[in-house]
Parts: sequence; C-alpha cells; structure tokens
Amino acid sequence: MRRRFDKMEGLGNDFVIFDARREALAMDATLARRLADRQLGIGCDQLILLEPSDRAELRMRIWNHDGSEVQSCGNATRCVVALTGARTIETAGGLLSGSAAGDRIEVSLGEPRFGWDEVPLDYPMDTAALPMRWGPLEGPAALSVGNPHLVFFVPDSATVSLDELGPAIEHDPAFPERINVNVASIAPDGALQLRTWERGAGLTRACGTGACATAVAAIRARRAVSPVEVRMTGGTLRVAWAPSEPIRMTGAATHVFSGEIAL
Ligand SMILES: N[C@H](CCC[C@H](N)C(=O)O)C(=O)O
Repeated sequence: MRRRFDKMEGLGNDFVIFDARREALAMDATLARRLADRQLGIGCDQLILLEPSDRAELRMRIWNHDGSEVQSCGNATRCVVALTGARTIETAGGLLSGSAAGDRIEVSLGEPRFGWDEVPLDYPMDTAALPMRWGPLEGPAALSVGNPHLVFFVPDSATVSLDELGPAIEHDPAFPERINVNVASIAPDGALQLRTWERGAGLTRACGTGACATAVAAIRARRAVSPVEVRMTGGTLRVAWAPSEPIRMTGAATHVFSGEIAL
C-alpha cells in the first residue's frame, strides 16, 4: 500500500508527517524506526501521525527516531498547524492550540508541571534544583511541558560535551520515562543559548519543548524575563510564560517536500 507523506522542519528539527484522518494507518515502533532511519527510510528526528479526534480538530501522535512513542513535540506542532491549518490539537501531553502569526506559527503548550511525580522522577526531589550531578553538570531544574525535561544552566552551553553526557542522563534510573536534557547559557542581551540532547533522538538542531522548558525554568529562577528569545543551532524561538499561564512559543515551520512510500 502506497501512502503520501509530508516532510517538514522546524529550525532544522525534522519530521515525516502522515495524515491518517481519512484512512487509518497502523504505526508501531518498528515501522516508525524504519521510516525515521536516514539510510533505510525517509529520515527524520520524529515521525508524526495525524488521526481524528473528538476533543480537538485532530490528534497528533509522535514517535522519536528510536521508535519510542512520546507525549509532545513543540517544533512538530508548529509544522502540523502550518500544514493543516488546525487550531486545536490533541496530544498525549495535553490539548494544544495554534495559529499563524505572520510568517511564523504560535502554539500554546498548556501550563508546565513542576511536581516530582509529574515530570516524572523516580522519587521525591526538589524539582527547582535536583541534588544530582553528572560530570560538570549539576543541580538541574526538572519539569514537564507535556514531556519530561531537565534544564542545566552553565556559563557557556557550547563547551559542554552533550554528546557524551546526554545518554547517561537520559537513561539515569532517576527518570522512569527517560528525559530530554537541555543545557543553556544566558547571552549578554538576555537571550538563552540552548543545546538539547533529545530523549529518543539525541542531539537535534532545535527542540521546541526544550526551548519552552528552558525558558520557563529561566523565568521561574529570575534568570530571564518573558518573552524570552531562545537561540539554538537551527534557529530562534520566542517563548512567553508567566506563572499559572500556558506557555506560548512562536517560530518558523517549513514544508520541504511531499512524497509517497510503500508501507
Ligand atoms: N524527544 C522528545 C520529543 C520531541 C521533542 C522535540 N523535537 C520538540 O520539538 O519538542 C521526547 O522524547 O519527549
């Protein structure tokens, strides 16, 4: 059976999107891994499946490059809004809303969660600063923005060996669902410079939920003021948040090509 897909990217974080709202498509870890493989398949950081929803205009399901199905993906959400024009999206991480903002897309990710069991962590800890260390990285904030994130603030995020430290932190037993690892520094103009080791995908050029988690942690710790610019390898996102408000992220979403593949 041949199925159409759209290839899209948000700041270099790339996606293969199948629209299964009219014709169901059975996706599983094995198929997602093959489609995401850059030699054996189409190639992407995350595989996205759109399905009907009775709570929003559509449901978005997300599989990482390693085949793990997860709750939320910020950059892909902007791409799905741009591709479909949907304004409400159901995900396992919560209900999202989005709209075009000039040549950018704005998405509301809902409110962050700071409870140790909401991240989740394996046991109670102060999520504002976990009493943990991995090499030079210590005392991260932990939060959920629909998916789990750690945020480390360092003098210069460009000098951290995230390719080495990322896997050890992602798979630490303290994180029963694994975790996304963000390392950020504060630029002289108050912007955040962020690099992310993504759960299930490794180093990516940008991470939308990582940018949101890092901005929330910075605003909460009074290291930054909302709205804050988050600069990543693949480009910049603008994140706005205040306590008891949803997180709002604004940035680019680009259609690269459409294609067909035999499944
Ligand atoms: N790796 C993430 C999913 C993709 C997040 C990222 N691509 C984004 O733009 O938010 C996780 O396992 O929770």
